[in-house]
Amino acid sequence: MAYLFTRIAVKIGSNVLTRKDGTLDITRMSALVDQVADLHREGVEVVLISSGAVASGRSEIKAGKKLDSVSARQLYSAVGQAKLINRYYELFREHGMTCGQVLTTKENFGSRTHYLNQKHCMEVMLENKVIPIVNENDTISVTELMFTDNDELSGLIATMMGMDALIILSNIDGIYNGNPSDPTATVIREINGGKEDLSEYVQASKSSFGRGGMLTKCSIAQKVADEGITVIIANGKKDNILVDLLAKGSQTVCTRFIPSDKPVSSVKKWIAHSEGFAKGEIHINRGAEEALRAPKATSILLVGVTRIAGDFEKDDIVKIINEAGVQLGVGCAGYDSTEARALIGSRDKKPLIHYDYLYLD
Ligand SMILES: Nc1ncnc2c1ncn2[C@@H]1O[C@H](COP(=O)(O)OP(=O)(O)O)[C@@H](O)[C@H]1O
Ligand SMILES: N[C@@H](CCC(=O)OP(=O)(O)O)C(=O)O
Repeated sequence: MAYLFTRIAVKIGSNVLTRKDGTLDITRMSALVDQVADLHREGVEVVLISSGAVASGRSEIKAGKKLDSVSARQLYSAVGQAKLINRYYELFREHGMTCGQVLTTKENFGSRTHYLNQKHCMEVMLENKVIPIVNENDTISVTELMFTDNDELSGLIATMMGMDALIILSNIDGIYNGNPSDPTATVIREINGGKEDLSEYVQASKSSFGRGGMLTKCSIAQKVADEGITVIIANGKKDNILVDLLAKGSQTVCTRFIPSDKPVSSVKKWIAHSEGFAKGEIHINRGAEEALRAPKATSILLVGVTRIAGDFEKDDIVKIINEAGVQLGVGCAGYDSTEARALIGSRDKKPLIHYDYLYLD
């Protein structure tokens, strides 16, 4: 069968994999594995980003005393992830296929070397017909350094792996143009990249086991679509949803973010998702801001820099801040912080941030 995409990232939310009482919904998991297996047999490369560790651990053990939120996350994810991956392994084995576990943390995307190392790990799995199943390593992640949720992680993986599409499966058909419980609200079928303001539709509420909610899904989806990747939000509880999305396209109910056709380099894609790893700040004056906002691609020169905050190494990610204290974007530093400070105001030096290593919000 001809499918619309040949390389996809599929993010499965906790709610898709759990029943109302919090137990793992094996029937649903099995149905999703069947679909991934069908696609895989037809030559579609799939990376799964699966939530559900905390939810499935919670239903497995009863803690002796009341746990604080960090202890609960660590305990439940340690048990739940083992249970989850074990189940996936058995389900794929029934199809004669092998899956492998990739547990990651935000820090593993922080430097270009770590980023490329992770990409290599998933490439080698795909080349060997192994289906990567990725989750955040909640057991050892430091709270302040965690991903907002697995939607953010799936966006990073989709861009890192150069996917044709990112499919975010949740417990709802897509983004509604109002409160989803309102009978007059309908699913928005198409969204044009990052240009539309969706905040008026999306409620802050989230489903019972989810972490980030629809708002994170929207902002991630817009960013990833702007990088040239189709993003689809669809209902993972619906039978045959994955195969339908790839085979029938727009006939299947979902929200589809239309990808930008402007090419974006792989370095820029990495930088675009790197704000959370920034090690310092580059403060620039008005003239430098005007140059950055001009249509022509412009580097940040030391002559337009007024202050350097924080300690960073060459090639670390830094935030770019204007005179009003507003963040304009992020970039990869061409000097370490000590050298950059010493050279503030200099002319005729290489740029502090070259435009190839610059991402403006
Ligand atoms: N406009 C909207 N359209 C669709 N869902 C919405 C909207 N506003 C808020 N939501 C909520 O977002 C939830 C999905 O996000 P989330 O709880 O993070 O799911 P997941 O666990 O799949 O990541 C839905 O169940 C719904 O309650
Ligand atoms: N790593 C966590 C994922 C938490 C999360 O992001 O959940 P969701 O919003 O349902 O995708 C887990 O496996 O429980």
